[in-house]
Amino acid sequence: MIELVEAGVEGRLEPTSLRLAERRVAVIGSNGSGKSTLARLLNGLVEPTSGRVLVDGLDTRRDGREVRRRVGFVFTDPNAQLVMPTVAEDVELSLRKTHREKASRTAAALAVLERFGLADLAQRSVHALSGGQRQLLAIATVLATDPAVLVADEPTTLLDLANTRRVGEVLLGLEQQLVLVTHDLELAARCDRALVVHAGAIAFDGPAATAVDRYRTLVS
Ligand SMILES: Nc1ncnc2c1ncn2[C@@H]1O[C@H](COP(=O)(O)OP(=O)(O)OP(=O)(O)O)[C@@H](O)[C@H]1O
Repeated sequence: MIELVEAGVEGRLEPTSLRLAERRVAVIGSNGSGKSTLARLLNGLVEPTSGRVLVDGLDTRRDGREVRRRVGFVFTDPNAQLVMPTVAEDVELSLRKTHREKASRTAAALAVLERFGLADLAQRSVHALSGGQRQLLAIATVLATDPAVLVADEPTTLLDLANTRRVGEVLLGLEQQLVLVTHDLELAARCDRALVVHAGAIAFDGPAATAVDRYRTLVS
């Protein structure tokens, strides 16, 4: 359970209180409205300048390491988190703490890649992947650490239509809780709840379809 208690970031997000318990929560809103700031508060990438953010009761400011173990973060640009020469090595890097032995790490990495339809690409250079494959790999490397929550900040923004759909299906089908920042209103509408962020504050919080309508009204 993620809870914001009057949590704000000066100049970027007004003090905000909410509890996120639904499996799939969308965050929508205009450029510069504060969506990324909100997303980054959830795993301590950004610390609140007022109030608190709690993950299962852990304070993101005080217990950052434990919070990041529970809340994985996927960036818009997968290149921000893929650092190893090959696909398999990138997943193995995520598994280094949970699988100390090389053989078990390699087997676990392959299992992760199979789950995402990337097993055939295990020995490829990350640079030889398509944008969609690279984003799926970035998601796979984060999920390999088995976080309870996945926060994804515009994960389909750089993708074409087919890959947007593919990555969207993977994300919406996750068993983990998902907090999805997106400009893709179709994807947002399929979530269980959506927050509309506007000028550094939550302008609407409720059913996703209603949120999408409100956002359209706000910008028209
Ligand atoms: N590191 C930072 N330091 C200071 N101000 C920042 C920083 N990052 C963002 N901001 C400002 O905070 C406000 C909210 O930015 P944020 O990135 O959260 O918006 P966003 O809704 O995610 O936008 P976009 O859709 O363009 O990604 C903006 O005015 C932005 O300029």
